[in-house]
Amino acid sequence: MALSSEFRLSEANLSLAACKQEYIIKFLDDMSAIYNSTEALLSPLPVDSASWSVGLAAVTEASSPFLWTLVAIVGASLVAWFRKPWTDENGHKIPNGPLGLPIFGSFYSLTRYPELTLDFWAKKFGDLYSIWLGNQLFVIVSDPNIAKDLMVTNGNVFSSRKEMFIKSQTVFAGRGITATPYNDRWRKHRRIAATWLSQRAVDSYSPVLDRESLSLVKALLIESKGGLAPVNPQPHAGRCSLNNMTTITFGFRADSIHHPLVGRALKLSREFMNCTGPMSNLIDFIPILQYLPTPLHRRAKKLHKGLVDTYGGFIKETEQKMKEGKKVQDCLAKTMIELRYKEDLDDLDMAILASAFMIGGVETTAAIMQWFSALIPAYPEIQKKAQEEIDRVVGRDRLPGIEDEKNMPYCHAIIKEVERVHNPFWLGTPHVASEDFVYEGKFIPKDTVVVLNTWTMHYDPARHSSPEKFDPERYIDDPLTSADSVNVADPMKRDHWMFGAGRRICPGMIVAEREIWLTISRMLWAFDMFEIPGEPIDLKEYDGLSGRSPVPFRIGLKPRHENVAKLLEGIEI
Ligand code: HEM
Repeated sequence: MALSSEFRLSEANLSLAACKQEYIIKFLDDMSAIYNSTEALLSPLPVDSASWSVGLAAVTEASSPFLWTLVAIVGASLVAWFRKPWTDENGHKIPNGPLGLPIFGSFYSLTRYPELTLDFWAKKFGDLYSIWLGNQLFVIVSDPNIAKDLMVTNGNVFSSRKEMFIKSQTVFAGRGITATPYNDRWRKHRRIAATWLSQRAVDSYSPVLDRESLSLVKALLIESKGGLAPVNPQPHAGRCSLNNMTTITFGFRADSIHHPLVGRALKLSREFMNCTGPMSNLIDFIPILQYLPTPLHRRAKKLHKGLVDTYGGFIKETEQKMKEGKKVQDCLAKTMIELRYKEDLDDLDMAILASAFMIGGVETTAAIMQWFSALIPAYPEIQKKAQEEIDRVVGRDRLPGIEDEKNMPYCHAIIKEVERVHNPFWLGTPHVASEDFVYEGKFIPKDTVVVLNTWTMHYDPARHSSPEKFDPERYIDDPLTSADSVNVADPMKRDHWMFGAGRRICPGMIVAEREIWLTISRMLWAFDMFEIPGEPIDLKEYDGLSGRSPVPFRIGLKPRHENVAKLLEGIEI
């Protein structure tokens, strides 16, 4: 039997608190390991030569690469410890915040569930506070008004990105719209991306989104065998998002979840999510580590190669076809090849821009479909209400379409509520201050990384009453799409902050929202979704470091009426 919504979420919070406690204990363990190994190194060595060499060997043997790394870090970071100025020439101080450890700063408090730690500190230090990770100062923004003041009103200052060693310098090799600083290269890539992500562009390829959502529902219908066979919706959601993006980017699609491209592309996206969290890599903040042959650096180089070989390879194939005069479907790759000389794009530019589409546009929308599928079986009353709306507005003789959304406020609200409760990127993609700035008496030095703390904003009781409750009703009077909601004058009235803010806001919002609407409204039209007895769904744990999706789960999907199979009859998977 399904649990009540309040119970499930408060239970989730309790467990999150327990997890947090576990991580605090782990943090203390890690710290004592560091102190113990340091103690071993500093303890006096024996004086006579025999015992000296024995002692040295013992220390060397006892010293893991980690210990030597630590020594290197300590030396080099003494310099870094004299971090940036804490006060400007007028005496304005950087925002208050946890001091953290020497060298590491607050890194060890943010290794897992960083959003919960940031929320904890927001309650302690306020809506604008600072933390250090290595030699990098971060300012954490936990209030919609401050987010708007900094990222929108002062977008000329707060629209750059830090060139992270792993993500920007290694995986994207200095290219890539998501990671480049606020410069002409970024402007060029954003302009090219917009030709495929603008409202007009999305209208032009909506038949692709329509077809992929039908294909998703059909695949679920077949696999669920009338509700008798449990289904893991994750690969299906992944393939749907992937096919939308491969069609837009390269002009082709995969016809099954077993197609080799599905596994390869989803693996690349997952590896990207696991390698490039905005606060998860110490190597990004302790420069000396960047000279060492660390496993993470090797992984990042391999990932770069995987992206260039896979997506750069597709671009080369497209270019070859164009040279041979063969017909090539309109897509981002074709646009880039046509603009190559005018926009001065080299092979790496094209491969990495295409990779940004495949990474930014696949795990994200798929994560929302997955969180929806994981959540909704626990709320039969919410499903029932949505299905009443569907039957009233759409009926059973056709599936919901794009034009129906404005007449279906409850289904529209369900999606916004899933996005509020399960933002796949709680820390978004941080911005960087490109010059010194003073905000309400607080000093934000040039090169400070600015993070939107969307967890605190999404769970703020001043904005969302009983925020821990999954309750679509809170959005029932909000007819705006998220892409429109970013423009509301009062930031407290914006629906949520899942797509970021300011000049770097997600340019894929329109396609993402349309894709999510088509898949979720059609799943609600087609199926009663239910939990499998004895297989509770874990909503607390998640996969990924920078992007979050639920850990694997299975649900039951029972067709609601005969027309489901009938209307999907001619649809190819
Ligand atoms: C649910 C779906 C999605 C979510 C939650 C999401 C979230 C985000 C966020 C938080 C950012 C950073 C915004 C900021 O800096 O303030 C971003 C940037 C970006 N997103 Fe999305 N995104 C989604 C879908 C898409 C799709 C479908 C595409 C299509 C290609 C896309 C392409 C991009 C690109 C290219 C950027 C970099 C923008 C820049 O730095 O100028 N995203 N996204």
